[in-house]
Amino acid sequence: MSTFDNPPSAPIEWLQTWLDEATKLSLNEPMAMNLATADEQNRLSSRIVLFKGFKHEDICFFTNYNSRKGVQLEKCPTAALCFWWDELMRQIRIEGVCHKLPNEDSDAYFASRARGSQLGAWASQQSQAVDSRQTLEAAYAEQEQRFAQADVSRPPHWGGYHLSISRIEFWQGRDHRFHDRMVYIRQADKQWQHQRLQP
Ligand SMILES: Cc1cc2nc3c(=O)[nH]c(=O)nc-3n(C[C@H](O)[C@H](O)[C@H](O)COP(=O)(O)O)c2cc1C
Ligand code: PXP
Repeated sequence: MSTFDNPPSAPIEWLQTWLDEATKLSLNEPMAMNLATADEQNRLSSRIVLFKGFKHEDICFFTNYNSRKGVQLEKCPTAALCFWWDELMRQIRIEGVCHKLPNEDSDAYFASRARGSQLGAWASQQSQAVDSRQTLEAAYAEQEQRFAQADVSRPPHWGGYHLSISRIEFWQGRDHRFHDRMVYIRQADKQWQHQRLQP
């Protein structure tokens, strides 16, 4: 029997199962998810970020807090995420509110990154204009020199967010565009209510 015929009362285990199944496929970036944010005039923008695990039941990702998305999240913390796995014909849509992770969590994740990516986080003023690739390379070389004898510390403007899920939809592609959909909505008392949706 499909999970859609016997849905769990809460969605997190189901989400974890689909993430695990996507990871097993040896895709290039199985944890890539689209992140949509809005500015103060409700203009939307979206881009791909990587899912980096859960904080309790919240979804974590990491970025530059001064980036375009970071500036938007500061003013408007509601955001939407979307995973799509072609090979599984599966989509997961998530809506919720983002908060910055505690510094200790960002420190721990930053310390686990490749050294080159750590240096890049210092060298890049993400989302700002730059006149040439050479300018970027020079900024990177400067950071290489600066940290030549040391571990690379986390830039204060680089860290994580956790998105607290208010709505999540599981979508399984089926023949004739007659897909399976199940949405979970968090109620005021924190309990989940789920409903099957028409394709
Ligand atoms: C597969 C993939 C994964 C990415 N993961 C991240 C990520 O985890 N964090 C991040 O800041 N940017 C990531 N990026 C780059 C973003 O898509 C984006 O270019 C960058 O964050 C700047 O977005 P912004 O100007 O809207 O803030 C990724 C891009 C791709 C294609
Ligand atoms: C600019 C940027 N930041 C962060 C990431 C997340 O990757 P990681 O933390 O695994 O290096 C990516 C992945 O493409 C990225 O492009």
